[in-house]
Amino acid sequence: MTKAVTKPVKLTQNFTTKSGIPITIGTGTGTKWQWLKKGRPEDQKDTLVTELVDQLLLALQNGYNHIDTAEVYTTHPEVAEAVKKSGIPREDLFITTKYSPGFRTFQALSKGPTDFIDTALKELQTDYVDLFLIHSPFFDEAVSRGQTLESSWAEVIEAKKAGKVREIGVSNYAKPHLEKIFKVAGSTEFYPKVNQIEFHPYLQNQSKDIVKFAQENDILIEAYGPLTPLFRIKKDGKDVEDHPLKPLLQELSEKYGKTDAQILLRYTLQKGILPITTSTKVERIKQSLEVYEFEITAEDVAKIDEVGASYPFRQFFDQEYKNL
Ligand SMILES: NC(=O)C1=CN([C@@H]2O[C@H](COP(=O)(O)OP(=O)(O)OC[C@H]3O[C@@H](n4cnc5c(N)ncnc54)[C@H](OP(=O)(O)O)[C@@H]3O)[C@@H](O)[C@H]2O)C=CC1
Ligand SMILES: O=C1Nc2ccccc2C1=O
Repeated sequence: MTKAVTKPVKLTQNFTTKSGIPITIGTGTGTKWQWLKKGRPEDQKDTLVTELVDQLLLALQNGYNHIDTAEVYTTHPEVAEAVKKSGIPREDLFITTKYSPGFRTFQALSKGPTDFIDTALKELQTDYVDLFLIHSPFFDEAVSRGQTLESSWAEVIEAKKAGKVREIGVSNYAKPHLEKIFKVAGSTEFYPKVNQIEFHPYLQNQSKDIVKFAQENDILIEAYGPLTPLFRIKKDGKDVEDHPLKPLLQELSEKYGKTDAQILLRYTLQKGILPITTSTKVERIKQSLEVYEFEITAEDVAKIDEVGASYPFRQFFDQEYKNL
């Protein structure tokens, strides 16, 4: 028998909706949705992607209260529609969006966080977001429209002071990036409260020592791609079927009577990290919230750590992280 756990693990309890409800793991609107939206014909660009609205509604109706979106996903209208359709009061939900400083050859869409947040609030049909992130630290003269790591953080702080955002944070930041923005912040009041990064057993630190450093500085790590070991492992462009976590996940699934996805999400939570995940399937959505109802032993968490560390795999930002 596994022990019942009635409360979310520590760190994540510090984050609540405006009305004071602890936030659940997040449901994402990026990855496949951003490509799907961008790939649509010109004459459909202004119509809602109903599959995404439906997926978000399913998540909200089944207990998620935390939605992750971003400027580059172009999914704000779908989020607004799902929130409206759900009938859930805005203050009982936690909505994150992210400003993009551009990426590789992709130009920043807005002039900066100040410009972006006003557009985001209109598109999301709300007067505040719960969490405002900078999507990546990879500012570049060619694409960032004059913004830098420092100038953008100063603007994020202004958005918080203006009451447009409740919490502020970053995504894909390594320790040197965080140290730079601590200087801009001056006091811990304006330090980032969240760093959203790729995290799963095969990538336990997106950049050197980032999880420990963030947690020591009271920064919540959010994990995107937490289910990567289940379906994304490739080598030389080909799917790898027999990577080392497979038998361990099967063993733990049997031991705890949970799916391998639930084991991975619970493992993430027990590392003090909040997963951002997504599924179109109602069963998986329900199962993903059951991760608050069981606990993995410390020995099994250590086993996942050890086996995961034997097979490094990075899905996102591979070029950027070569030297970080
Ligand atoms: N800040 C950043 O730079 C980034 C942020 N993100 C954010 O994180 C969110 C989540 O990222 P993502 O990588 O999609 O997260 P996950 O690792 O949770 O992967 C989600 C995928 O897993 C599949 N899945 C769900 N349950 C299972 C299961 N039991 N077995 C097998 N497959 C399963 C889903 O497919 P199905 O629908 O069929 O269930 C879905 O396509 C994004 O939407 C985005 O909001 C993502 C990447 C980068
Ligand atoms: O959701 C996302 N999918 C991505 C793929 C590449 C870089 C960033 C992202 C996201 O934020």
